Amino acid sequence: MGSSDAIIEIESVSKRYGAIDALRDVSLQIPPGVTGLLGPNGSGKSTLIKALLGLLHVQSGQGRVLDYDWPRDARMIRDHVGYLPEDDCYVAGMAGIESVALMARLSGLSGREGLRRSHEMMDYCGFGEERYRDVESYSTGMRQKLKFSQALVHDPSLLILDEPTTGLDPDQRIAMLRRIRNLATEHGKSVILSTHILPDVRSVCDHVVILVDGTVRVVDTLDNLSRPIEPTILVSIVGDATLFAEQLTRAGYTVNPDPETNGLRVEGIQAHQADQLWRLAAETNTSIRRLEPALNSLDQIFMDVASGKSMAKSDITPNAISRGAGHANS
Ligand SMILES: Nc1ncnc2c1ncn2[C@@H]1O[C@H](COP(=O)(O)OP(=O)(O)OP(=O)(O)O)[C@@H](O)[C@H]1O
Repeated sequence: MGSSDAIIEIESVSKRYGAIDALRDVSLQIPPGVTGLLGPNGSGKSTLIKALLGLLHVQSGQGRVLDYDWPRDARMIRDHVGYLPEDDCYVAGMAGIESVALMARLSGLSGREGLRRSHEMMDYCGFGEERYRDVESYSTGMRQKLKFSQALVHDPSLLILDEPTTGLDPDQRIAMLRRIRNLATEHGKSVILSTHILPDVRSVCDHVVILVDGTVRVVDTLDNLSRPIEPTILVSIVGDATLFAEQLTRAGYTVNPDPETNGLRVEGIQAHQADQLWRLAAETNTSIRRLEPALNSLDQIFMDVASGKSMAKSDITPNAISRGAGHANS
């Protein structure tokens, strides 16, 4: 296996449940930072996470997680990874603070240090006096924050979060995403975020991995994935969009409506050529309200990949960060 600064580097991982191939010869490198792990239901995300943590046995595969041999050193890996599972995991009858402190003890911290860290993490997650309440009385949002505190309590360098924003109200969701980003930028943590909520990926992730049917279909930076094939500018206007679009087409540009913003996507134009747009707008008595480089929609990328449509050439660049990038490794 080649040397790199990847936090996870695995090769030829296969996992079968009876007749079901949940992971098919997966090879993957994940760099430091925040990585979104995406895929349709049943694509193998949870299986991959559990395999990386040594929580299930794989039929084949080897590699490294952080500085540890995988799967041989699974116990050491678990000591250095914080895991937020999708399902609730608490012992009934315990208060929130006790649940976090228990996780600290299980991770090897002393009672005193574990309790100190537990309070610190619950403070970080916005818990007040409710930390002393029985976890069974917690709302979904509080349970997510509890799991987050538990995942963080032993100060792991890598966090694996399985659907951490599910069930959160909009304010709580924003707060959770801020915490995730903050852990990466201010505390040097790496994060793997498994989610179906694509705007969450857009707002916090540096990299994206897309699994489909147990194979890795995409590994790339969000920036690369978001960059359109042709330089494209998104224009929001005040006035008659039809007239303006016709003028742009006559001038040789490809113009498409942008459903997300109700603006126009003008293809084949670089940002520094935008003065042409102002001129054409003036000719059609249209006012430009906003101009910005257009990005590929993550929803579209995801749908294309999930439906087996091959990605456009420039969607996967030569800088793709994994040898698995851009092709199914089935
Ligand atoms: N314990 C199990 N026994 C048998 N089959 C399983 C088991 N766990 C998962 N599978 C199957 O393995 C495949 C991958 O499942 P997995 O839960 O890893 O997908 P996922 O991408 O996490 O799905 P979701 O987004 O719905 O959580 C699916 O076909 C699933 O039905």
